[in-house]
Amino acid sequence: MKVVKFGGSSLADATQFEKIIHIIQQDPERRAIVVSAPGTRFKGDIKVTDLLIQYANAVRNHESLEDVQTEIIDRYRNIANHFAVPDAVMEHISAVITGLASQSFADQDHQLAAFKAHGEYLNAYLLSQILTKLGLPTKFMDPRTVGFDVAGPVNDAHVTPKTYNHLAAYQTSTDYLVFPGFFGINEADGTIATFSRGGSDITGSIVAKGLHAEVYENFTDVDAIYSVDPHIVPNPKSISKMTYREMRELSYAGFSVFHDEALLPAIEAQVPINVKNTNHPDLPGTLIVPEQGFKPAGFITGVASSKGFSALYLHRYLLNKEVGFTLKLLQILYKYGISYEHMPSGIDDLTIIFDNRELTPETVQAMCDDIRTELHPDQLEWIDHYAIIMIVGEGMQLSPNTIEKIIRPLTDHDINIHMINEGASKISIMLGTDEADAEQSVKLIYQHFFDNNRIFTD
Ligand SMILES: Nc1ncnc2c1ncn2[C@@H]1O[C@H](COP(=O)(O)OP(=O)(O)O)[C@@H](O)[C@H]1O
Ligand SMILES: N[C@@H](CC(=O)OP(=O)(O)O)C(=O)O
Repeated sequence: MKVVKFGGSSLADATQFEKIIHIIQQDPERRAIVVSAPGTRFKGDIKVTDLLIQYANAVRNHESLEDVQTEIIDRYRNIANHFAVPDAVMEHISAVITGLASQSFADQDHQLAAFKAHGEYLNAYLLSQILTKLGLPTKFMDPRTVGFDVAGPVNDAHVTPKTYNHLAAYQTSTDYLVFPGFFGINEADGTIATFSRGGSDITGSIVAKGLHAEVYENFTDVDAIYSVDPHIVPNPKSISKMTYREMRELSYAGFSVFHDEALLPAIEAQVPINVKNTNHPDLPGTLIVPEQGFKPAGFITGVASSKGFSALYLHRYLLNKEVGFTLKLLQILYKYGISYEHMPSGIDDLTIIFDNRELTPETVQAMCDDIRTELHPDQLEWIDHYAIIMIVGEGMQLSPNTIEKIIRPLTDHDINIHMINEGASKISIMLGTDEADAEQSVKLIYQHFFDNNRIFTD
């Protein structure tokens, strides 16, 4: 069995639905289908998930709801009309969307999760009705009935082991199984939760593991995963094959084409992932595979950048000799409920990199005050607008002078590098730069390694 996941861009309107139905029918192994909510149809269009967030806010603020409800319902209606599904289908979708406004929720987070999750829920329902109308035996895999159990924060949930047992029951099903992506049921109280944004990729991977799929095909709107984000460098080189851990590092650092948390279930079950284009399904796309036996095609596979970080730089002589320094530091972070992303250290220096979403101005101030009074650093510097540049490649393990090759294009252009983190991972090097230099750094590294086919540059 193959699991196929279609992203929002592949389900944006009836024309895209036609394409994905053709893709499903092209290969009898494509039995498990995971769908996102309808995505953008053109530049400036709004994803249904974002409309649902607007809708949730409007309900909370006691604003007028009619326009946003109509806009959401019409996205489904346009698709439903094209396939002439029975009227009852659209009546159900309209009732569910309007009914959300009168439901009560434990708090704002639960309300948001429930509203968002319905984008995927109703799209999966609609697709299963369309496939049924086309004469294909189809099951709508309602997460409540399936037991798609999750735990953790309701807008950033994680799957629980039970879900895999529940999914295993469908392994031999001969029906088309249509799952809503993104959507989970809180194991503790049965309320609705979602994965983090872009999380239908995670659902696809969980379903692939649970059903022991031979491959997880992830259909999107690009021909392949490229060596660099195409928004930064136009027409970049495609990656035909890469390893799970290369993808994990690159998606963490900005390759939004595949969610970084979606790697784990596929890795656990060793299911290969094939990222393909819904608009060109016959192209091979990118295959993401285990490390064993993998032969790198070059020195680096990709370069990514991610903004939205801050860094705390601490200097104190003999820091490396002081027992408990890092422990005390982490206790201060713990006190304010702050997690950190990275913590490279030297003999007298330490940098902690934070995701800005973890911080408020008040917690930063309080945390820095505590560090000053409890740890007495010689120097404490807070750096805003920090970016991470990640250079990734299995081939880097085989090559000497790795750092020098990567740094040279940046130093040649006077780019200020705040931090270099090499060695924690064998296959990646992380640089810290100002946000303002991030894209230029990515372009320079890409040009150095990929332009003129200097993939094994020296
Ligand atoms: N390295 C990369 N290779 C390919 N696409 C990338 C890369 N980095 C970012 N992207 C972006 O990811 C997009 C696909 O992801 P997404 O918008 O989430 O699609 P979907 O709607 O299928 O879920 C592409 O259109 C592209 O703009
Ligand atoms: N619709 C959700 C989940 C998702 O994965 O969407 P997409 O496949 O369009 O990235 C979101 O926008 O976050």
